[in-house]
Amino acid sequence: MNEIFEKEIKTILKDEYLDFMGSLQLPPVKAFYLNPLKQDPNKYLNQQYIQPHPVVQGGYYFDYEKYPLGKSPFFSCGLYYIQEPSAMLVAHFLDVQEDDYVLDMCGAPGGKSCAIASRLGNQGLMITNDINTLRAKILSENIERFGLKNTIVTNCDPIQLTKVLPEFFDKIILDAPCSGEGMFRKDDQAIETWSPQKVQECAHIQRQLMDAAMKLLKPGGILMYSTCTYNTKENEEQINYLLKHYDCQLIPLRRSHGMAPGIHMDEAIRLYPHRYRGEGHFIACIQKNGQSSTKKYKPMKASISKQNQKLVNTFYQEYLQIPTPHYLYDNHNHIYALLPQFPDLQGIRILRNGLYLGECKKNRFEPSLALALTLTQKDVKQFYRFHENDPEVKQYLHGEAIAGTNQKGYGVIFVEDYPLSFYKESQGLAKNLYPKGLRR
Ligand SMILES: C[S@@+](CC[C@H](N)C(=O)[O-])C[C@H]1O[C@@H](n2cnc3c(N)ncnc32)[C@H](O)[C@@H]1O
Repeated sequence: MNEIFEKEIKTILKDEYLDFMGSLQLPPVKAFYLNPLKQDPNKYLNQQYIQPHPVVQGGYYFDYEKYPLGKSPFFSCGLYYIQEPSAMLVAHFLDVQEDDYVLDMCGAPGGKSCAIASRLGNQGLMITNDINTLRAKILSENIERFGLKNTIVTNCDPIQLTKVLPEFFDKIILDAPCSGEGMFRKDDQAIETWSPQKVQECAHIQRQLMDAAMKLLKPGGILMYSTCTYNTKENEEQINYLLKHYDCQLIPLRRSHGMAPGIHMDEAIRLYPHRYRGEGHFIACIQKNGQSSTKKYKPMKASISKQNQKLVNTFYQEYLQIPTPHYLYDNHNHIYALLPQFPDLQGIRILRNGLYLGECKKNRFEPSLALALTLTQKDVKQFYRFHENDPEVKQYLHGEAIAGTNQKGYGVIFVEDYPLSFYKESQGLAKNLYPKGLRR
């Protein structure tokens, strides 16, 4: 462990220092939260190995040695998101209204975005962004797995967004890139790459992101700032910078279960592994002062060629029991369902524009995994339903075709009540449509 870090954390923790160091020798704890978009998502989970989180609604600790939830088909169905339990508190503390417009500035891999977007209604909007293209793609996959329709995934420097959507958002999450001191127990690399210089570099980026956040936030809007680090330069000093330079105020967060206050900042929360069952985090909630007003903005324009519209309509009529979505967007034959409140994101790199429905090619429409993951058994004309441990589920996830019952065309594989993927059946064989990159 770096000596400078040890000295700094000793100054912060005083007589709790040894307890803290001792807690770093224990194994990390793991947790997940349920997807509120799925019906009764707890029903098929093994209650023996899960334990409700004391404050996060739908959050659970779990024994990952005995119950590897990441490998279960229910994970692929988007029934839950596995997230570090202190990180879980960020979304928990954000008071989300169904019609909020929310931005997650540094969203990848998506733990906070999925938690919040799944609590927004279809009148709400989540724009989740990451500057790193590879990470933004993982973010996009997690948004898809969670079956979200109200979410746009972008890949840009959030400073670009300030030009397009000034004072647009009701709520912003800034889960900033940081020196990662709270990850020391979980990740050896975090220990190896830590240095005082890294702290300075992160603090510099955090400042830029905070300035951008204040431009993007509506008057009256809320900014949740968080890091997974302990030093004050990346935490309280950053909040004090905001309070000094912007017309804003700190909103107190309710502490319980070992959550510690910020340093000379009672309103904020510090999470240490020796006090709270999790790794480590800092969380503060800031409100921008002023009166909120409904802003006029240019919506994203729905547009699709007549020919592709016809192909999509035909697919919906033949295989689904739900109407074709109203606002379709055709990006080089890749078809997305927009929501009317989506804003025009002129010049911003978009990875996912709402719900990706599928691709029009060779004069037919091929449905996507994303669409499958939003459907229920009532929504589809044909389906196969399996139990979690049925061999067909394993075969399917592995990329194999499975024996059918002479259905024709597209249907959906369900694991219990939850959609897993489309298949296409002919001559008694349900052909595998599970994307190659996800097979296991
Ligand atoms: C702590 S992680 C975010 C975790 C995420 N909020 C979650 O809950 O899953 C920080 C993220 O910030 C991204 N990042 C780094 N610099 C950034 C910048 N200038 N703008 C936007 N994102 C940035 C990194 O790629 C990384 O994915």
